[in-house]
Amino acid sequence: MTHILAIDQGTTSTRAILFDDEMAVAHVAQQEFRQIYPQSGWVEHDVEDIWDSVVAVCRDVVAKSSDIAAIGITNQRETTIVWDRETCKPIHNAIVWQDRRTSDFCEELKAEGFEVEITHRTGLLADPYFSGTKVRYILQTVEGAQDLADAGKLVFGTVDSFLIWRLTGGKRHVTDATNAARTMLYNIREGCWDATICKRLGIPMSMLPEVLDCAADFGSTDMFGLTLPILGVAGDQQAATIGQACFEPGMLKSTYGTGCFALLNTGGDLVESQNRLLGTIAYQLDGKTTYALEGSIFIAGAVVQWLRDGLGIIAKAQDTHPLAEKADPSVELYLVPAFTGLGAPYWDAEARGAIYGLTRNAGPAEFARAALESVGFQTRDLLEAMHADWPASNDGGAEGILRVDGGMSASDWAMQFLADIIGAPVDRPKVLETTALGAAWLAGMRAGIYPAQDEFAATWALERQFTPAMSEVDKDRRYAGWKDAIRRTKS
Ligand SMILES: Nc1ncnc2c1ncn2[C@@H]1O[C@H](COP(=O)(O)OP(=O)(O)O)[C@@H](O)[C@H]1O
Ligand SMILES: O=P(O)(O)OC[C@H](O)CO
Repeated sequence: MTHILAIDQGTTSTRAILFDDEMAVAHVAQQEFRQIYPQSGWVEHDVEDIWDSVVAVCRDVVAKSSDIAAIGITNQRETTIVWDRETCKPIHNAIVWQDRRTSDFCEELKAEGFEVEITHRTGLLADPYFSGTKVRYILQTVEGAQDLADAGKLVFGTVDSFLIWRLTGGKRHVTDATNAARTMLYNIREGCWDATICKRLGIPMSMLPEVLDCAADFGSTDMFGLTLPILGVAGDQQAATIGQACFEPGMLKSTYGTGCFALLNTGGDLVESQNRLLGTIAYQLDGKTTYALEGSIFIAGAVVQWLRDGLGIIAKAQDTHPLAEKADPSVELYLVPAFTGLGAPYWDAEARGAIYGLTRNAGPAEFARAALESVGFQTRDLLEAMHADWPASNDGGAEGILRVDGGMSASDWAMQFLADIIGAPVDRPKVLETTALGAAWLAGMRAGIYPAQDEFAATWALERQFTPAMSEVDKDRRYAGWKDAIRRTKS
């Protein structure tokens, strides 16, 4: 049987998944790796840890099949690696997407009015989240780096790009359009690296990879005893959008992992958000770019981890649901999980978490319920901004249905509250490995063993639909309570 190997290089773990010729999961290997927190607000990965985890999980699943047609790669986005062109050695740890160390420089960019340029060209904001200011930081901080970069001796890549460089033995320095779109250096209107932004940030354009479609020839690797072509690449949230078959304008998916990332397909139109959402590339196939509006929330499933590891009121994530069910309906707690600031649509890096409405009756059950509710409220914030930015999303192709995936979408309680508070159906698919499936489909389609886009979309299957059951009055009152909590939390 022919397989496709999907590599999903995420923020906390790396997974390799073999999909069979029916696009079903055949084998999975997963390895967590170290998170490095050098200071408050800083997050790094040792690049060799990432690499070792990729090699280990790939070896594990490749041993299960002698017939693998292609590799698809999907990855944590924005995380920044700079390495030496000759030795392929990174000159600094990877600076992770969550890292806020460049926020002062971002404030400078805003103060000089450069954010307008950034948004117009890249769809993004002047925020430390994206790769551009992280590259600049590495060049300015590592001794001699700027000179080496100016002399063409250093290269930059997001994680996909670095993995491909290593997998192909340094033969290819490439990325795909979705990963390029998250660097803050890529002009998503024109489809090229942006000379004006690179100049302002002091980043020589010789450092940047060639940008390809999501399904393309990214080179091949002999590392696992077979010659395997790499034929698909997409950033993880875009891969999930593909895996969820959100191919029509108006279709919307939201992935609930550590954070939550909602992407709304806006077709061939790049919508410049008036509500602090991001304009980005959903996918690029056959040279045609499809855009998306994205809302990024930094804390979703991580609030459940906090209940477990910080408060110790649950033993495992699944315990949240039964605990939340026991909560006293008369106690209305609002938990704003701004542990690392607030993401879209507030973008308040200085805000910190808060809880409102405590009474003597508030205990573990009420905290668990408030934690799950916070994810629904934050999603509604994103959807309100999306509707305001792109009114077509009110009556889009999917009639306002939200497709969900990611670890936290396993919580029936959280998904029902989500449907209630957004007042729209929430669809959970049978296949929850949508991120890896998206990468596998890109590679398998390019290899000619998986179906074309329409046929692939028709294979999407519903596991359960959650329909809104909360009264309008309750919904409005609860959401007003949340907005009030946000107002009080903002810095
Ligand atoms: N049944 C559940 N109820 C609530 N949260 C859950 C449940 N299962 C997993 N989670 C949360 O989902 C997250 C893991 O999802 P995953 O998609 O693996 O994330 P990531 O790719 O960001 O590591 C964790 O933060 C965990 O707390
Ligand atoms: O690795 P994840 O699933 O936490 O996703 C991270 C996102 O790509 C960050 O933008």
